[in-house]
Amino acid sequence: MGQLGNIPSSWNTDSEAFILVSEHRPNLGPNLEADDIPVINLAPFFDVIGVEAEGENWSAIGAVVEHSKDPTLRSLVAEIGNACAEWGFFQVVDHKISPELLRKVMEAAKGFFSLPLEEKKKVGRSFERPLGYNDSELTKNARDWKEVFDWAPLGYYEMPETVDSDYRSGRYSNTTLKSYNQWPAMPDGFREACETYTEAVVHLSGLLLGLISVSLGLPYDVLHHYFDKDNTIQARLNHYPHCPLADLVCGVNRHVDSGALTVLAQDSVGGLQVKRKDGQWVAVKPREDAFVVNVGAILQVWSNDKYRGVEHRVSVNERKERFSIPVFYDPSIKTDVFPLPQLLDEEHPAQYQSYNWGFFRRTRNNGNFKQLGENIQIHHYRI
Ligand SMILES: O=C(O)CCC(=O)C(=O)O
Ligand SMILES: [Fe+2]
Repeated sequence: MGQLGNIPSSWNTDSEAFILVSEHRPNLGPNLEADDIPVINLAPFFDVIGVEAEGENWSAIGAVVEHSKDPTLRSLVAEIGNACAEWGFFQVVDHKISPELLRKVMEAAKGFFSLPLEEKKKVGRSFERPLGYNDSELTKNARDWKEVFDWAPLGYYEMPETVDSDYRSGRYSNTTLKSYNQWPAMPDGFREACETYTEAVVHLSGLLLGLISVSLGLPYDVLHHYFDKDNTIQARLNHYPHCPLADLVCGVNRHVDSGALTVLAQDSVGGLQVKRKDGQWVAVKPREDAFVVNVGAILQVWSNDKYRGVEHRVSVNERKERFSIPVFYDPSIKTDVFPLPQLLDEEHPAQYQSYNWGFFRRTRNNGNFKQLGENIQIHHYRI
């Protein structure tokens, strides 16, 4: 592979590591279908809740939503429920997040990733410091054609200090480790752009979580207590450089997000693909005015399989680089994750045993499952 602009210089020597076996390659040409992922307009929701939307009084917002008879709000809730059950993915428009915030954080991402590798590595991620820059992430044991910058809106990411190596024991230490954000000195305004952006998207995620709860027939604010303090929300800048091997590699190999919800912004290049219920891969049409929302594994468990964490992946482009910014809306490490009892009855018995989210995250990070050839997954807890 020759030297190409804006590709991390370390990649030139190990291009083999990125190449996927043929069945997992993303550019399936005619087999890739056009997008029909639901696009949901949030205007009826904001119209009904008015100024409450700006605050985080989830129970006050809930009271308005649950009592509203507005038919457009009711159909919006039904659309969200259908999208979570049928697709595990949807896009939202009219979300009230200013395009200016997105423009600034996209600029910050471009500025940061175009710095020399040595500069980016000054805020490099490591096992001990899991937030910062990384250019060698693996998904399902294959190298992703991407570089990332991770931060936690809370300022740090917390995990149990130790976990038992046998996942069946579920044992973990009461003591925790906190890893703090690492901010680069360049480009100017980088930290502020990132922090202002995540403040807005984390708020939107909270609003969406409530709508999803209502779509399950539950109170609006039934899940927020898992996120309000000590959450593990994490944000990421993804840079997918243009790629001379675009047909052979993935920007991110197929995976299901392990947390509760993901809310993602992307530029206009496109590349995100979602596995439809019938097994067909479908390309998500990029919309700069929309956020892509997807159900993670935790929401699948909470909903007792009513909603599905769906596999997705990212293809890369021969000529164009791409940027995306997911916010992984994930709960406190203290959260024990189990099917919500309100959704269970004789016909709908629990499909999962309870597991602790801190234990799960730490086990995933430790790579304890490598000997089994896979990461820890919710199916290990299936009853
Ligand atoms: O870049 C994208 O569109 C998706 C990224 C993704 O799936 C992830 O980071 O988990
Ligand atoms: Fe993902």
